[in-house]
Amino acid sequence: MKDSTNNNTLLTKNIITRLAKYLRILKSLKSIGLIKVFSSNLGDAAGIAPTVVRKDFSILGINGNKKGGYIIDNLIKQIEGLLGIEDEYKAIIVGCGRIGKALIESEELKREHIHIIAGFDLTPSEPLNNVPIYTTDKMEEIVKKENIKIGIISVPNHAAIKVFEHMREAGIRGFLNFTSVDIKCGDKCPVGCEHKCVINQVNIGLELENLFHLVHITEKHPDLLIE
Ligand SMILES: NC(=O)c1ccc[n+]([C@@H]2O[C@H](COP(=O)([O-])OP(=O)(O)OC[C@H]3O[C@@H](n4cnc5c(N)ncnc54)[C@H](O)[C@@H]3O)[C@@H](O)[C@H]2O)c1
Repeated sequence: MKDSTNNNTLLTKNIITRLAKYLRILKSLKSIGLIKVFSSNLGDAAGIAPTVVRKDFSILGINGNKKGGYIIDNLIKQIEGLLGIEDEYKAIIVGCGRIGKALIESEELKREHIHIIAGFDLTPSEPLNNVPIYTTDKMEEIVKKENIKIGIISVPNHAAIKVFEHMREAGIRGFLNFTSVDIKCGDKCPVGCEHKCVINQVNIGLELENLFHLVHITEKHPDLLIE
């Protein structure tokens, strides 16, 4: 991805994730009345070294002043300009079983302004938390009508690829995949794909496994760990 700011630096997924993290922190600092922030404050709150924070901001063309820090409003404006922040993020969920239902019922998502517009499953059911649950044949219609680009896949593994393809045809471009199927964009995707889909995988098992390994290494080989 080409940086749309003031130089030719390439943005990585990690930088984009960090910028979203900074944005949340900046908004909460602003809400308590702060006007300026230092890279060390932001770094502490985000669990990131201040040098990394400064480097990320220099990518945006924002050069802070070591003594004066950064103006919070300016940072918010620049980051929002780059990330394309909206008032409300609309998404659909395909597969309204245990995971799908839990997400539809999540108050946390609502607080994050993530609005699940509809759920889809093999059979229709009563609305959940005022979110309608349709059969999948209604997907194109709803996705187009509501101009939805983001979709969550929470179907059994065997249905993952077909569901992904159906969602892509309907117009979904960003996927949060809960199945353990490693979904790629297939033949239509040379690097991303002609549609430029982004697929993020959620794997709680892998996260837990990593945690076990990290705890083991922290206890048994702490000398091998670097910050
Ligand atoms: N990512 C993780 O860490 C994690 C953790 C647990 C489960 N999972 C995976 O998440 C997925 C969902 O888990 P769950 O416990 O909610 O399953 P579930 O069986 O409770 O629900 C799956 C739902 O998908 C629906 N479905 C099946 N085929 C469909 C299709 N073709 N189109 C639309 N809907 C369809 C079913 O009717 C059901 O309502 C599974 O693949 C599971 O392996 C992931």
